[in-house]
Formats: sequence, structure tokens, C-alpha cells
Amino acid sequence: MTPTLYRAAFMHTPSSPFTDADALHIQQDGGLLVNGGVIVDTGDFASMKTAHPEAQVSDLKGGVLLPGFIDTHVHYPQVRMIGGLGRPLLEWLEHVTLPEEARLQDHTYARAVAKDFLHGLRCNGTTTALVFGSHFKEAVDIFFEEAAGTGLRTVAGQVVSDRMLRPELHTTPELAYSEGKALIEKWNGKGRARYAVTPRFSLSASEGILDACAALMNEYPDLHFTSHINENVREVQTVRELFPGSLDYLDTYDRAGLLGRRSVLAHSVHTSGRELGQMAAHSCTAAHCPCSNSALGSGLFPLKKHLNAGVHVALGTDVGGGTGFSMLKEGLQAYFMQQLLGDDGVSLTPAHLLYLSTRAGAEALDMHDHIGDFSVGKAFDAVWLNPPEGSTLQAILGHAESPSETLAALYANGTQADVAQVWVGGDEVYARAEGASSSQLTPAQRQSPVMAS
Ligand SMILES: Nc1nc2[nH]cnc2c(=O)[nH]1
Ligand SMILES: [Zn+2]
Repeated sequence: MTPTLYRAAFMHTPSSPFTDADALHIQQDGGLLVNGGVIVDTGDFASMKTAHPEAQVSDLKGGVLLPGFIDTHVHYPQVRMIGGLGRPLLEWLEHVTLPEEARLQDHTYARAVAKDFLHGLRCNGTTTALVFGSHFKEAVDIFFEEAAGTGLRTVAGQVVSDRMLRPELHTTPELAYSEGKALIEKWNGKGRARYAVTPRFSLSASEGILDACAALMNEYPDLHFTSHINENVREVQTVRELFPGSLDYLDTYDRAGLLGRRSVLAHSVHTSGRELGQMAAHSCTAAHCPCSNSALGSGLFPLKKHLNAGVHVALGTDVGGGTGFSMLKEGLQAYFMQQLLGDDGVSLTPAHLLYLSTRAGAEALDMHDHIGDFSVGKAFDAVWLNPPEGSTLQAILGHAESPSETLAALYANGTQADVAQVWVGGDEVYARAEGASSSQLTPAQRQSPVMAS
């Protein structure tokens, strides 16, 4: 197979800027040699071209190439109700979200929603997602089928609950186990699909349901686990009342034996010191969803407390509590919220935002040996951000004086319109309909993509 040499300005974070001051790696005129979907050599373009004269060059000059975004918390059935503003979590669930989730009982509807959802991910440059599925087994099956057709990497599962939602969304521990087992057997590890055991949240899950989830996890040790935690004060209070024998919210999952290296707990806004200590001890990840936390008024995520406790943090859009699929927007909102926390906040640099939206997600999913950055040996999962000709972002990038400014501008201004092309494992999974991209300019017309020279 002839390797492809991608020529691009690229940036990535092979390590964490929270612990490594030199985490941001930059190539202003770089070359990434890809063979069989895997990065086999990297460096500056000129030396890569000399070393690999046989390679076919793909010129991505203009804009910036980043590792594909990794969304660690997003709900498939909620794509069509993004924007239900004005209610706190429990009212929003009752009046906006759960009625829509019930509609996925209809298979035709579920398939159409799955298509809308997957399109939303890939046209925003998200290449891997930890996806909250549907309560209906068939709708989850349909989701995995459609996801396989897109080439995206998905970790997803059937959502299970047995109280306090709507009767049609409730199951039993026996069914939760048997339906989950059938889906796991069919989809876990098939192509780019992985399975996540997914009780909705302890508020809607009896101990029996949590035990059924644990039975699946014990039977299939490579599974992922995801749920919600400590998102909203009323929710936290209700969980306390429902589980009088548990120390706190985390303990409801912990007692069931559900926590481990592949556990991702969404929100974690009102988490106590004890819980943070236990999350770190179990190597769990907190999926921070800043747009959702803002839209639902859930609170300001205590990032500093998580980092000080040693809890790994990644980003999630939480569509449809969140306001869209853009991980650029999510990164910017994370930055805003830390700014608003003043001395209690963490001052996030552009490198932090890139890490949180790429490599941190790969670590959360225990896939960092395979995806999350552009190191040799990683899959070529990438998003090419190339603003349309005449756009404000193009003007800003043309005058940026450092790569860090360029990256900040991408997070501050970038949108779906700037996503030109997306790859997963070397396969193109999205290409913008062209007509406006600066990639159409002649080389002489193009400006330096990373810095104005
Ligand atoms: N943001 C959010 N929180 C939840 N807690 C339980 N279900 C949900 C949901 O769908 N979205
Ligand atoms: Zn959620």
C-alpha cells in the first residue's frame, strides 16, 4: 500500500499540560506519514518528503490539523431537542428530554435520530464518542448499525432505569441484564464499537438495576461504565434520600462494584472531598460538560479540586443538555467557567483546551495507546480546521503571532463551518462541501496557517 504523507500545520498534546509545561507539540509545516490508517513517521514536511519519496502527498495547507475530538459524554436520543433552555435538570428531564427519548420506541424514528446524531458528531470533527444510548434495546442496536456505517469510534450502551422516569422507559434488573448481554455479544469489540454499561443515574436506578449492571461488568471485564453524578443540588438531595445506606452519590455506584479505570462520570459539579478521593482511587474520569452546566444552571465545575485530588478530567458536550456538538465551543465554555471562578478556577491555556478535547478523552476511554494525539503508532484520527475564505477566523489566523494564539483563535471562533475534513483510522469520514475554503487558493495566495510570517 502506498503511504500518504499529509502536509499540514499540526498541533497535538501527547502529554498533559496540567503536568507537563511542554505538552503542546507544533509543526508549522509538518508531515504525517500514514500507512494502513496508522501514523508511521512524523516531522517537518521537507525532511519527511526526503525520507519517504514514495509517499503520495496530500496537501492540507491552510488552517490547522488537530487530532480528532473525543467527546466523553453525549446523548444519542437528544439530538433533536438541543436548545431546551430555561429549566433545571429534573424539570428539563421530565418536560423536554424524556418525552423525546420515549419516541425512540419507534424504530424508524430511532434510525433517523441516529443518523442526525452521528452526522452532528462527524461534521464537528468528533472522531470518538462515549455515547449515552437509548432505553430501548432495538434503538441501541440501530445506533451501533448506523455508527458502523459512518466509521466513527463509539463507546455506547443501553441506558437502564427502573424508577422515577416514565413507565415506558423503565426496565427490570432481569431485562437489563439479558438485553445488555445480547447487545454486548453483538457489538462489543466489533469494528470500532465498544460497549458501555449505562445506568442513567442513581436517582432512576434501584440497587437491583445497579447489581444487574455489575453482573455484566463482571462477566465482560473489558466493558466501559458511564453514568451521571452530582450534577444538580435537587438531584443530589433526592439520591441521598433514595440510598440512606450509602455514604454519598459516588458510594451508590461504588457499593455495586461499578467503578474502575474505564468509568466515566458525567458532570461532578457538587462532588465532595471524600468522593473525589474515591474517584481518584478507582482511576475514574469526570466528564466536564460546561455548556450543559451553564444551560441547565447546574453550577461551576470545580476543576481545581478534581485536579488536586488526582481525578482525571475530560470534556463532554452532553447534547442535548449541552448546546451542540462542537468540542471547540465546549473548550471555550470550560475556559469561561474557570475564569468566572476567580481564584478557585484554573487558568486554562489553549494547550489545556486542546488536551481536554482530544488526548484527555482518549485517556478516559483507556484508548490513549491508540488515539488522542499524532505520535507514531497512533491511528490517524484527525480533523482539519480550515476556515472558509473571507471568514473572520481566516483573518484572525492570518495575523496570529504565535501557534498558541492560533489555537486560542480556533477555540474562540471556530465552528462546524470551519471543519473541512475528518478522518478515523485513515478513512475519511467527513468532507465539507467545498466552494468557500482557502484550500482552493493557489499556493501563492495561501497565508501561513499557523502564524503570519
Ligand atoms: N444532563 C443530563 N443529566 C442527566 N441525568 C440523568 N439523565 C440526564 C440527562 O439526560 N442529561
Ligand atoms: Zn448527560
